[in-house]
Amino acid sequence: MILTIDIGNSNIVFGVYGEDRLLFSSRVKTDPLRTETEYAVLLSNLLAFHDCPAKSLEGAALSSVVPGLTPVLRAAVGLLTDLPVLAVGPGVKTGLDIRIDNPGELAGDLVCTAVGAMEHYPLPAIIIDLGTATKITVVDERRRYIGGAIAPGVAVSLGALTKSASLLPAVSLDSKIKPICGDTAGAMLSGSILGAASMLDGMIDRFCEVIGEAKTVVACGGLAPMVIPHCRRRIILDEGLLLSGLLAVYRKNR
Ligand SMILES: Nc1ncnc2c1ncn2[C@@H]1O[C@H](COP(=O)(O)OP(=O)(O)O)[C@@H](O)[C@H]1O
Ligand SMILES: CC(C)(COP(=O)(O)O)[C@@H](O)C(=O)NCCC(=O)O
Ligand SMILES: [K+]
Repeated sequence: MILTIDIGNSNIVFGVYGEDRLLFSSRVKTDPLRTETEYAVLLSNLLAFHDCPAKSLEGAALSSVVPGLTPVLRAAVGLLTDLPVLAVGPGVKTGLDIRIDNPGELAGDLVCTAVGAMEHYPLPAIIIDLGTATKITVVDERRRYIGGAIAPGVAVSLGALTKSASLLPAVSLDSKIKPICGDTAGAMLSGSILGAASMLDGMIDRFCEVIGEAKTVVACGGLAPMVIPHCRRRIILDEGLLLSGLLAVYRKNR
């Protein structure tokens, strides 16, 4: 079994694969102040909860966009097993031809979702990751990662709106949404969720004007199930995309 860890700005996702099958995945809040011991206890509990003893793990890989937590999670895994942990970064084989101004700047999450799309879907692919930030990226038909767009995430922008406007309440994201709303909270949800869905439809059109018709448009990230169903474009929802890409990177470097 292979342990995969995706350290995002809001959440850390732990996943365990047996062969190609994701046996389980669990999302926990990212807390930069937690120690390696705390993360080790948390991980150990998750493994026990899913009947997966640490000694049955044969490998581990992580992707991180929070550099301060990378050594902490690596050390946490080290407290449970003596397996080395592969961290996605410069020097790691991905199979992607990274064609951007400064390839070293490309974060692990963007590498992993691109590899996941390249391994599992026809190219060219447009990849959407709705997390803390909304990322829209492209892998072309020659397996080249050619860049993309980064926008404020849906929850981040809703939070910023609440903070910046005295009369606007905090609203929680939920799925009952219509475009024209007579109440403030509903109107904010319409603007945030239908606004994000429309933005994605529009960005996909613009991306396709550059790359030609995409053979795949695939979405992942904690907020994808809330937004993607409202898009008019056909978009595949693949919540395991990042971890499946991370697993593929792990295998290429074994
Ligand atoms: N049910 C929910 N209600 C509100 N916000 C949510 C919900 N689920 C996830 N989020 C938000 O989704 C974002 C996290 O998505 P995720 O893909 O886990 O992010 P990251 O990979 O950046 O850590 C955060 O902005 C978080 O507040
Ligand atoms: C854009 C991001 C902040 C997104 O983070 P996330 O939403 O996954 O928490 C992250 O991928 C990042 O810090 N990227 C570095 C810049 C880049 O890759 O171009
Ligand atoms: K992520």
